[in-house]
Amino acid sequence: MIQIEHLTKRYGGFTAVDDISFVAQPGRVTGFLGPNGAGKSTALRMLTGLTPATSGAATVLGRRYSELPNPSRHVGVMLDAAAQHPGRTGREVLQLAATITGMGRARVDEMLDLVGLERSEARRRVKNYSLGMRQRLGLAGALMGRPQVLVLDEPANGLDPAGIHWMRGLLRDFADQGGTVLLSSHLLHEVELIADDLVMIGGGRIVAQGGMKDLLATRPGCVADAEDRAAFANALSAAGIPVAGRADGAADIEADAARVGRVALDAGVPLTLLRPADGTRLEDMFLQLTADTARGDRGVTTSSRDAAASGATAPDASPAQPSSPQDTPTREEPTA
Ligand SMILES: Nc1ncnc2c1ncn2[C@@H]1O[C@H](COP(=O)(O)OP(=O)(O)OP(=O)(O)O)[C@@H](O)[C@H]1O
Repeated sequence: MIQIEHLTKRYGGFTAVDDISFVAQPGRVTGFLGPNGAGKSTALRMLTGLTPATSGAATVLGRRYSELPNPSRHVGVMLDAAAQHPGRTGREVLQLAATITGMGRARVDEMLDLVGLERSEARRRVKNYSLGMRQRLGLAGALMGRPQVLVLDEPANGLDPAGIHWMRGLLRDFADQGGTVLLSSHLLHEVELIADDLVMIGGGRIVAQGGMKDLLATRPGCVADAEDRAAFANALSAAGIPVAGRADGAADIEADAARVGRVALDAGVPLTLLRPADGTRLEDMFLQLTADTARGDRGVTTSSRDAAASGATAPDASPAQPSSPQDTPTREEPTA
């Protein structure tokens, strides 16, 4: 299990990660989503002890990462596949990982087979690897110590469609065997297919979190259409019912179907369509929830309230925790 509690990272006056709390449960894949610069990598780096937190705590299996004895036996980490030593061969990278984790040499070949790297490819230097090959090598290294927890930053980056499919199966199996997976990704479709739980951040703050099924459950409201769209729009507007247009010309309406039907009837506008609202697609939710989390506007959004209404938990609008003495702004750190 991974537990993040009020985790915050400030760089000088800039807050990269702002009081986030969530749990990644064993037996489940937790997707960690957010637009560029949202703070995902920073949060994962704090979790794995690479960046000190300004305040808050992150624990893996009940302990801070730095307190775990031989952490790679417990937590497989892949944060930046491109950061592997370019001059080493793939096999050397894995042999080193095997030594660090105390695994036998046979485990290297086992891992090469698991991630689909050929023996001949393992003899090449990493600088000559494609991005997808580096991802596979990184995953092999992360899995080397038979960890119970995987922390992966953009693991599907650079993988071809077959590779993405393969990785999905691998992570699903890992979770089904009781492992905890926390992965960040921009590939929303992939996350939609693989994640059981979601944590979405924007501007350093959590904008939605919860079970994938709950988050994508049918939203309240309905979809309706009329032959006389202008008359229908006027009737809804007169009733104070908010409406959004859809690509197919119908209306997304924030009111239940019975009310909308009555408004149309009273206005004498025959409807050609009236049905409950669609389930939200992850991409739609992502765009809605993160569009209005630009820095400087980090309160609860209408969209996050909608998501909350559909089962997601949105954060409260409380301001960030005040600084404590140890929260002295940190200068930029060199990247690992
Ligand atoms: N060492 C640092 N010093 C100053 N600012 C930093 C540092 N590291 C990260 N940041 C800033 O913190 C914010 C969050 O960055 P982070 O890399 O965590 O985002 P991300 O969600 O992982 O983005 P991406 O999806 O693009 O990888 C960014 O604005 C980034 O510029």
